Amino acid sequence: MSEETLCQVCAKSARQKCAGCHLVFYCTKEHQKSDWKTHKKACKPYKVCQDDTLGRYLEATRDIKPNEIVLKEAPLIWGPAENTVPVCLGCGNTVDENCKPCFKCGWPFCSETCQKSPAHIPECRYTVMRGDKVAVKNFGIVHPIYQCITVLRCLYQKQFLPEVWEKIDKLESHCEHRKNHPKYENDRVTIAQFILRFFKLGTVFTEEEILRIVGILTVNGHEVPLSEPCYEAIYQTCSMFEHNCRPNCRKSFTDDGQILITSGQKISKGDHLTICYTDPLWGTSNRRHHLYQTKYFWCNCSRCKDVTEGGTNFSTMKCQNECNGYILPKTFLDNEDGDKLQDWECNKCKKIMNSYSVHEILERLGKDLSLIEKGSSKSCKEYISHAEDFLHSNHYYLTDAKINLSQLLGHEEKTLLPNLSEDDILLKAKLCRSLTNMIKKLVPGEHRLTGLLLFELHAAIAEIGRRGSPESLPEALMESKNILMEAMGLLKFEPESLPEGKIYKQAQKNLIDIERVLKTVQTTFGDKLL
Ligand SMILES: C[S@@+](CC[C@H](N)C(=O)[O-])C[C@H]1O[C@@H](n2cnc3c(N)ncnc32)[C@H](O)[C@@H]1O
Repeated sequence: MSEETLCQVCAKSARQKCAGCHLVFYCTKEHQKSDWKTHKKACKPYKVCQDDTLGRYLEATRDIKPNEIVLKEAPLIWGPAENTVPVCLGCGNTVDENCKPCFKCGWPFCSETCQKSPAHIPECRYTVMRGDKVAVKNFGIVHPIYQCITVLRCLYQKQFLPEVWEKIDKLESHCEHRKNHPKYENDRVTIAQFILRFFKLGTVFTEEEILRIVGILTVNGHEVPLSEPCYEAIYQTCSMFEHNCRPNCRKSFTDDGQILITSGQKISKGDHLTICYTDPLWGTSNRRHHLYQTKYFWCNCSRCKDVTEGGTNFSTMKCQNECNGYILPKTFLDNEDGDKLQDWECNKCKKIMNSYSVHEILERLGKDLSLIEKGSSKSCKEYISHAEDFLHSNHYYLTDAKINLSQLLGHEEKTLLPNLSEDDILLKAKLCRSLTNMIKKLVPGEHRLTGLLLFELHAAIAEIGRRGSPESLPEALMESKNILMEAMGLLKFEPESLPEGKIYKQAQKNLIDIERVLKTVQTTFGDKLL
């Protein structure tokens, strides 16, 4: 009999599997109940595995349904991002001239409550020990002194809190790889040497120890959008998730700073659990280079291997030979600058466009995109109409501009939803629908953007319904309600402090309104209209 089939409590033969992890067994319900207090901490639907390419990764130990909470975890360490304007070291938000410096060490805070934050103890203690207070004077611009804070917080664990340090120490740092990177030398001077000199810690830590921590933060750090600007944090188990450009899990954060990983689709027992380390709405070449620069590996996931990205043509351009064909390279997987040297071939006329010409067009369109007048639907429309001459309609640049336009229509000053022209309300609905369908195909687990697009779509559909004949209203309202409920399902884990969480709250109110109107319509017209 295998070990798995012995009762966790009494080691007798057992058939009852724990439904949470599928890893432990019990002989009776009573034994399962009595063990729950102990087993609860270890009961997870995954286990840590290892291989030569990925290092450690997570594998599902049972089938996981879509939208299940897979992991919720508090940070091991958090602190300001590497390049940041002066921020409050208690909450991460920007501080200015009106800040309240800590009376012990001088670091600026937004409030006295934040000054008392336990997170501040490390830099406070090291600053007091150096014998001189800090005086931050330049606000609103990137301040190099903040580069040291999160590293210093890790060093403090190493010196004083070995049980936390042990967990940090086990994380990947890619030190050997980073040594060949120009940033390593820069980090040595601006972070390691600075910490050793400024805090007079030369007899306590070495440059190598500090640079290893910089590596751990780079490889495992998450940008947490709960403050303005975002802060950075590392989470122990979450660091084991592997990357995929079409991940099966998604991450969000709770209002109190925990990371929350939920399943974005059905996951089968034995599947690897993956999240996306980069922006899934970037083109393949940009995603791969970003991952290589920041996480030190070349992604070879199924999305990166397929130039059409699941048939979405997210990186495809139009042939300029007026044949209505599309051009793509044979692969995006050539590393270093290889993908910049690839020829692109038309699927219709077979004409070749060299990579130099392709990248010239892309660079120009990328620059034009960055110059779109913020908040102007007119400027978005002009960009889209121009870029459509060169790019597939799903191309990432066009997708970016269309997302922008879909959100702007109905939200511009003087042109709120009820005042939108007939053409614009139909355009908004069309954009939201096509973008949602494309993103579901490209990154099925994506939830935040899809949720926002569906929220906008429900509003557009209800408005179109209101403008139509009374007979068509109930059908439009029903469709709007179903779309709203889908949006709510996607946004339900978003924290209230973020825009997505606020939209979720708004969606709850809108659902009540739609149901009330539907009831009225039902009473007026009778059931036959529904
Ligand atoms: C946050 S860590 C993940 C845990 C890590 N594997 C470990 O053993 O500590 C990120 C590192 O894992 C590896 N990794 C993650 N996803 C990968 C992927 N799709 N392909 C290759 N390596 C990957 C890379 O070395 C990357 O720098």
